Amino acid sequence: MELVILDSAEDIAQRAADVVEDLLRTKPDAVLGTATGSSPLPLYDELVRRYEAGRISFKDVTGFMLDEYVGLPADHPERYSAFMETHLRSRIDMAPGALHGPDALSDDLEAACRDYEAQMARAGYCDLQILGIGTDGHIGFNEPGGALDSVTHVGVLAEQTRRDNARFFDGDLDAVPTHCLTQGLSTIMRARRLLLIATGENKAQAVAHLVDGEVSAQWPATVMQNHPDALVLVDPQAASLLRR
Ligand SMILES: N[C@@H]1[C@@H](O)[C@H](O)[C@@H](COP(=O)(O)O)O[C@@H]1O
Repeated sequence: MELVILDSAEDIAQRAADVVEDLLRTKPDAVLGTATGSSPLPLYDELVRRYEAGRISFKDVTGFMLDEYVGLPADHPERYSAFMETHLRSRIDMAPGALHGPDALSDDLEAACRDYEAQMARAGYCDLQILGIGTDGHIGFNEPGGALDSVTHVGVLAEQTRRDNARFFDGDLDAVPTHCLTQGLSTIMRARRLLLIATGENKAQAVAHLVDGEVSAQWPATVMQNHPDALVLVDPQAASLLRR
Protein backbone atom coordinates (compact mmCIF):
# COMPACT_ATOMS: atom_id res chain seq x y z
CA MET A 1 0.00 0.00 0.00
CA GLU A 2 1.36 3.38 -1.00
CA LEU A 3 0.63 6.36 1.25
CA VAL A 4 0.94 9.93 -0.04
CA ILE A 5 0.39 12.93 2.21
CA LEU A 6 -0.57 16.01 0.22
CA ASP A 7 -1.11 19.57 1.41
CA SER A 8 -4.80 19.97 0.68
CA ALA A 9 -7.99 18.37 -0.54
CA GLU A 10 -7.43 20.18 -3.85
CA ASP A 11 -3.97 18.63 -4.25
CA ILE A 12 -5.49 15.23 -3.49
CA ALA A 13 -8.18 15.81 -6.11
CA GLN A 14 -5.51 16.62 -8.71
CA ARG A 15 -3.44 13.53 -7.89
CA ALA A 16 -6.52 11.28 -7.83
CA ALA A 17 -7.75 12.73 -11.13
CA ASP A 18 -4.32 11.98 -12.63
CA VAL A 19 -4.82 8.34 -11.66
CA VAL A 20 -8.25 8.24 -13.33
CA GLU A 21 -6.96 10.09 -16.40
CA ASP A 22 -4.01 7.68 -16.79
CA LEU A 23 -6.41 4.74 -16.57
CA LEU A 24 -8.79 6.18 -19.19
CA ARG A 25 -5.91 6.90 -21.55
CA THR A 26 -4.75 3.28 -21.44
CA LYS A 27 -8.25 1.82 -21.19
CA PRO A 28 -11.09 4.05 -22.46
CA ASP A 29 -13.67 1.38 -21.60
CA ALA A 30 -12.45 0.97 -18.03
CA VAL A 31 -14.66 -0.21 -15.20
CA LEU A 32 -14.67 2.45 -12.52
CA GLY A 33 -15.81 1.93 -8.94
CA THR A 34 -17.33 5.07 -7.48
CA ALA A 35 -17.68 6.17 -3.87
CA THR A 36 -20.12 8.54 -2.23
CA GLY A 37 -19.56 10.81 0.75
CA SER A 38 -17.86 14.20 0.82
CA SER A 39 -14.27 12.95 0.39
CA PRO A 40 -14.40 12.22 -3.37
CA LEU A 41 -16.36 15.38 -4.27
CA PRO A 42 -13.28 17.51 -5.15
CA LEU A 43 -12.10 14.61 -7.34
CA TYR A 44 -15.44 14.45 -9.14
CA ASP A 45 -15.33 18.22 -9.71
CA GLU A 46 -11.83 17.87 -11.17
CA LEU A 47 -12.90 14.98 -13.41
CA VAL A 48 -15.76 17.14 -14.71
CA ARG A 49 -13.28 19.97 -15.40
CA ARG A 50 -10.99 17.61 -17.32
CA TYR A 51 -13.96 16.21 -19.25
CA GLU A 52 -15.12 19.75 -20.13
CA ALA A 53 -11.56 20.59 -21.21
CA GLY A 54 -11.65 17.61 -23.58
CA ARG A 55 -8.89 15.75 -21.76
CA ILE A 56 -10.95 12.70 -20.82
CA SER A 57 -14.11 10.96 -21.91
CA PHE A 58 -16.30 8.53 -20.00
CA LYS A 59 -18.43 7.51 -22.97
CA ASP A 60 -17.23 3.91 -22.88
CA VAL A 61 -16.78 3.68 -19.11
CA THR A 62 -18.90 1.41 -16.94
CA GLY A 63 -19.34 2.41 -13.31
CA PHE A 64 -20.22 0.46 -10.19
CA MET A 65 -21.25 2.13 -6.97
CA LEU A 66 -19.98 0.82 -3.67
CA ASP A 67 -23.18 0.88 -1.70
CA GLU A 68 -26.72 2.18 -1.24
CA TYR A 69 -29.04 2.96 1.64
CA VAL A 70 -32.02 0.69 2.22
CA GLY A 71 -35.38 2.25 3.06
CA LEU A 72 -35.21 5.56 1.24
CA PRO A 73 -37.94 6.20 -1.34
CA ALA A 74 -36.97 6.15 -5.01
CA ASP A 75 -37.01 9.97 -5.26
CA HIS A 76 -35.03 10.68 -2.07
CA PRO A 77 -32.10 13.03 -2.83
CA GLU A 78 -29.78 11.23 -0.39
CA ARG A 79 -30.02 7.92 -2.18
CA TYR A 80 -26.50 7.20 -3.36
CA SER A 81 -27.74 6.66 -6.91
CA ALA A 82 -29.09 10.24 -6.82
CA PHE A 83 -25.83 11.46 -5.28
CA MET A 84 -23.74 9.91 -8.06
CA GLU A 85 -26.11 11.15 -10.75
CA THR A 86 -25.92 14.71 -9.39
CA HIS A 87 -22.23 14.91 -8.61
CA LEU A 88 -20.74 12.94 -11.49
CA ARG A 89 -22.78 10.97 -14.03
CA SER A 90 -25.00 13.80 -15.28
CA ARG A 91 -21.99 16.15 -15.60
CA ILE A 92 -19.90 13.93 -17.86
CA ASP A 93 -20.53 11.87 -21.00
CA MET A 94 -21.03 8.57 -19.18
CA ALA A 95 -24.08 6.85 -20.68
CA PRO A 96 -27.23 7.13 -18.52
CA GLY A 97 -27.45 3.39 -17.85
CA ALA A 98 -23.74 2.85 -17.39
CA LEU A 99 -23.43 3.63 -13.68
CA HIS A 100 -24.76 0.70 -11.71
CA GLY A 101 -25.67 0.28 -8.08
CA PRO A 102 -27.17 -2.42 -5.91
CA ASP A 103 -30.98 -2.35 -6.11
CA ALA A 104 -32.04 -1.30 -2.62
CA LEU A 105 -35.65 -0.85 -3.80
CA SER A 106 -35.95 -4.58 -4.55
CA ASP A 107 -38.46 -6.71 -2.63
CA ASP A 108 -35.75 -9.33 -2.32
CA LEU A 109 -32.60 -7.64 -1.07
CA GLU A 110 -30.59 -10.85 -0.83
CA ALA A 111 -31.32 -11.54 -4.51
CA ALA A 112 -30.44 -7.93 -5.35
CA CYS A 113 -27.03 -8.45 -3.70
CA ARG A 114 -26.41 -11.68 -5.61
CA ASP A 115 -27.43 -9.97 -8.85
CA TYR A 116 -25.10 -7.05 -8.23
CA GLU A 117 -22.14 -9.26 -7.43
CA ALA A 118 -22.87 -11.30 -10.60
CA GLN A 119 -23.12 -8.13 -12.66
CA MET A 120 -19.73 -6.98 -11.38
CA ALA A 121 -18.26 -10.41 -12.03
CA ARG A 122 -19.54 -10.31 -15.63
CA ALA A 123 -17.89 -6.92 -16.06
CA GLY A 124 -14.64 -8.36 -14.71
CA TYR A 125 -14.82 -6.25 -11.53
CA CYS A 126 -13.33 -2.77 -11.31
CA ASP A 127 -10.12 -1.55 -12.90
CA LEU A 128 -10.03 1.23 -10.32
CA GLN A 129 -12.07 1.52 -7.16
CA ILE A 130 -12.35 4.97 -5.58
CA LEU A 131 -12.87 4.83 -1.83
CA GLY A 132 -13.52 7.08 1.13
CA ILE A 133 -13.26 5.86 4.70
CA GLY A 134 -15.68 6.10 7.61
CA THR A 135 -14.52 7.46 10.97
CA ASP A 136 -14.94 3.89 12.25
CA GLY A 137 -12.74 2.54 9.47
CA HIS A 138 -15.47 1.28 7.15
CA ILE A 139 -15.04 1.18 3.38
CA GLY A 140 -18.18 1.00 1.30
CA PHE A 141 -20.55 0.27 4.16
CA ASN A 142 -18.47 -2.61 5.54
CA GLU A 143 -18.79 -1.85 9.22
CA PRO A 144 -16.47 -3.11 12.00
CA GLY A 145 -16.92 -6.73 12.97
CA GLY A 146 -17.99 -8.03 9.55
CA ALA A 147 -16.26 -10.78 7.58
CA LEU A 148 -13.05 -9.79 5.82
CA ASP A 149 -13.98 -11.95 2.82
CA SER A 150 -17.55 -10.73 2.34
CA VAL A 151 -19.23 -10.22 -1.03
CA THR A 152 -22.14 -7.83 -1.74
CA HIS A 153 -24.54 -8.07 1.18
CA VAL A 154 -27.23 -6.43 3.28
CA GLY A 155 -25.54 -4.55 6.10
CA VAL A 156 -26.53 -2.82 9.33
CA LEU A 157 -25.12 0.66 9.72
CA ALA A 158 -23.05 1.33 12.82
CA GLU A 159 -24.39 3.94 15.21
CA GLN A 160 -21.24 6.00 14.59
CA THR A 161 -21.84 5.97 10.84
CA ARG A 162 -25.47 7.00 11.24
CA ARG A 163 -24.39 9.87 13.49
CA ASP A 164 -21.67 10.89 10.98
CA ASN A 165 -24.12 10.79 8.08
CA ALA A 166 -26.96 12.61 9.91
CA ARG A 167 -25.46 15.82 8.51
CA PHE A 168 -26.85 14.80 5.12
CA PHE A 169 -30.32 14.38 6.67
CA ASP A 170 -30.64 17.84 8.26
CA GLY A 171 -28.98 16.52 11.41
CA ASP A 172 -31.94 14.18 12.06
CA LEU A 173 -30.51 10.85 13.24
CA ASP A 174 -33.92 9.17 12.98
CA ALA A 175 -34.03 10.00 9.26
CA VAL A 176 -30.76 8.11 8.59
CA PRO A 177 -31.41 4.57 7.35
CA THR A 178 -30.40 1.67 9.55
CA HIS A 179 -29.58 -0.73 6.71
CA CYS A 180 -27.69 -0.70 3.46
CA LEU A 181 -26.53 -2.81 0.55
CA THR A 182 -22.79 -2.79 0.10
CA GLN A 183 -20.09 -4.41 -1.95
CA GLY A 184 -18.24 -6.72 0.40
CA LEU A 185 -14.59 -6.38 1.31
CA SER A 186 -13.68 -9.20 -1.04
CA THR A 187 -15.67 -7.51 -3.85
CA ILE A 188 -13.73 -4.30 -3.27
CA MET A 189 -10.42 -6.18 -3.10
CA ARG A 190 -11.06 -7.64 -6.57
CA ALA A 191 -10.52 -4.22 -8.12
CA ARG A 192 -7.18 -4.08 -9.91
CA ARG A 193 -6.36 -0.81 -8.19
CA LEU A 194 -7.68 0.89 -5.06
CA LEU A 195 -7.58 4.63 -4.49
CA LEU A 196 -8.62 5.83 -1.04
CA ILE A 197 -9.08 9.49 -0.18
CA ALA A 198 -9.20 10.71 3.42
CA THR A 199 -9.22 14.32 4.54
CA GLY A 200 -9.68 16.05 7.87
CA GLU A 201 -8.87 15.36 11.48
CA ASN A 202 -11.96 13.20 12.04
CA LYS A 203 -10.38 10.56 9.77
CA ALA A 204 -7.03 10.53 11.61
CA GLN A 205 -7.76 7.53 13.82
CA ALA A 206 -9.15 5.43 10.96
CA VAL A 207 -6.15 6.35 8.79
CA ALA A 208 -3.73 5.46 11.62
CA HIS A 209 -5.28 1.99 11.84
CA LEU A 210 -5.35 1.64 8.05
CA VAL A 211 -1.65 2.45 7.72
CA ASP A 212 -0.05 1.36 10.99
CA GLY A 213 -2.50 -1.16 12.42
CA GLU A 214 -2.91 -4.91 12.08
CA VAL A 215 -5.36 -6.24 9.50
CA SER A 216 -8.51 -6.61 11.56
CA ALA A 217 -12.27 -6.80 11.12
CA GLN A 218 -12.49 -4.08 13.76
CA TRP A 219 -10.96 -1.66 11.24
CA PRO A 220 -12.28 -3.01 7.92
CA ALA A 221 -10.20 -0.72 5.67
CA THR A 222 -7.07 -2.54 6.91
CA VAL A 223 -7.78 -5.31 4.36
CA MET A 224 -6.30 -2.89 1.84
CA GLN A 225 -2.87 -3.70 3.29
CA ASN A 226 -3.18 -7.03 1.45
CA HIS A 227 -3.97 -5.44 -1.91
CA PRO A 228 -1.11 -5.43 -4.44
CA ASP A 229 -1.91 -1.95 -5.80
CA ALA A 230 -3.52 0.35 -3.27
CA LEU A 231 -2.91 4.09 -3.11
CA VAL A 232 -3.96 6.14 -0.08
CA LEU A 233 -4.10 9.93 -0.45
CA VAL A 234 -4.46 11.92 2.76
CA ASP A 235 -4.09 15.51 3.91
CA PRO A 236 -1.92 16.45 6.93
CA GLN A 237 -4.94 16.45 9.27
CA ALA A 238 -5.94 12.92 8.33
CA ALA A 239 -2.26 11.91 8.66
CA SER A 240 -1.86 13.53 12.08
CA LEU A 241 -1.94 10.28 14.12
CA LEU A 242 0.43 8.30 11.88
CA ARG A 243 3.53 6.88 13.53
CA ARG A 244 5.85 7.90 10.74
N1 LIG B 1 -20.85 4.68 2.51
C1 LIG B 1 -20.11 5.89 2.54
C2 LIG B 1 -18.65 5.57 2.44
O1 LIG B 1 -18.40 4.99 1.17
C3 LIG B 1 -17.84 6.82 2.64
O2 LIG B 1 -16.47 6.53 2.47
C4 LIG B 1 -18.07 7.38 4.01
C5 LIG B 1 -17.24 8.58 4.35
O3 LIG B 1 -17.91 9.76 4.00
P1 LIG B 1 -17.23 11.17 3.94
O4 LIG B 1 -16.31 11.16 2.80
O5 LIG B 1 -18.38 12.12 3.74
O6 LIG B 1 -16.57 11.39 5.24
O7 LIG B 1 -19.44 7.74 4.03
C6 LIG B 1 -20.41 6.75 3.75
O8 LIG B 1 -20.60 6.04 4.91
